[in-house]
Amino acid sequence: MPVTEYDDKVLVTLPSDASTQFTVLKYGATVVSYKTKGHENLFLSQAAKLDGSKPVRGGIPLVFPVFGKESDESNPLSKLPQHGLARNSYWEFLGESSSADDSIAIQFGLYPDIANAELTSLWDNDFTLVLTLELSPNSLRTHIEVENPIKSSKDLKFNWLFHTYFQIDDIEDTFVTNLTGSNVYDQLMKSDYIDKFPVIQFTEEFDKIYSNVKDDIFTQIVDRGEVLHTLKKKQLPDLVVWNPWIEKSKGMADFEPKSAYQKMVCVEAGHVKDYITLKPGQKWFGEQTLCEEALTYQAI
Ligand SMILES: O=P(O)(O)OC[C@H]1O[C@H](O)[C@H](O)[C@@H](O)[C@@H]1O
Repeated sequence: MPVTEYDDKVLVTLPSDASTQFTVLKYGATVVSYKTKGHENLFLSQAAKLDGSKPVRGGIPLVFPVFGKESDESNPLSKLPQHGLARNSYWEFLGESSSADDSIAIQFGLYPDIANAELTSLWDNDFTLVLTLELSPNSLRTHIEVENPIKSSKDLKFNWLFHTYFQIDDIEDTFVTNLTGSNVYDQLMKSDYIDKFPVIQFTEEFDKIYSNVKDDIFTQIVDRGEVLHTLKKKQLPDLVVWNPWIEKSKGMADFEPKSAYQKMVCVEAGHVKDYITLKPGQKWFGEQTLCEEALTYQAI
C-alpha cells in the first residue's frame, strides 16, 4: 500500500521498494523520516515532540511566513513567534496527487481557517499553501506553492524555508560544499562577508545564512570524501547552515541526546534575506530535492 493514512501521520512507500519511504506528521506537515533503501536520511531528536505540543526538533519543519523573529514592531510579522506558524499548525491531508511508474506524491494544504488560531489571530493575512511531497527511488522532492487569494484585501509578504535536519556520522568529519563565494551573514557574530573557504567545516556553534545561491548550484554534505546528502533547489536563493554545538544543545529541552549535535547538521533552503510579496491572485513556488549525486565541486 504506497499511501497509508493514520490519525496523526501519513506513511508513503515506493511502489517498487517499501524500504524507500517517508513519514509525515499532519502537525506542521513535518516529514519526520525519509529512508532510502532502509537508510534514514534525516535527524530526529529522541526528545522531539510528535504529539503537536510544539514544533518537531528534527525532520523537515516548514518555516512560514517568517524566518527567525521579525524585530521591526511596525511589521505585523513581528507578532509571530520564531519561524512563524506553518510548523505548529495542523495541515489538511489532500491525498495522493500523482504517481508514475516508480514515484508517488501526496499533498497537504494550509489556510487561515485551519491554521493555528492563536497565531492567525496575531497575523491577520489570507494565504493558501499547498505542499507536494514526491518520493522517487533516490530522491524526496518537496514543493511548496503559496497563493495570495484573489479575494484577499492586501499584499502577502512572507519568507519560506525548509528547515531540514540531516543525519550525519560525525560533525567533525563533515563538510558542506559549493557555497564558496556566497554572501554570508553570520547570525552569531552579526556580521556580513563573502565566504572565501572552499568548504564549510564545523568546530563550534555554527549559524550562517548564505544568500543569493543560484539554483544551478547544488549543496552537498560530505563525510571524509563520501557524499551523504545532495540538496537541489528552485526559487530558493538562500541556504541557512546551522549546528547548535554543545552549549546550545544543552539549552534545548527537546534536543536529546545532548551529544547528538555530532550526528546532525541543518542545511535549510529558503527565501529569507528579504520578503516575497504577492498581490491578491498571485502565486509563488519554491522547491527542494534531497537526492544522491556523485561528489561534484561547483565554483560559485
Ligand atoms: O529552535 P528553533 O526555533 O527551531 O530554531 C532552530 C534554529 O533555526 C535556524 O537554523 C536558525 O538559523 C537558528 O538561529 C535557530 O536556532
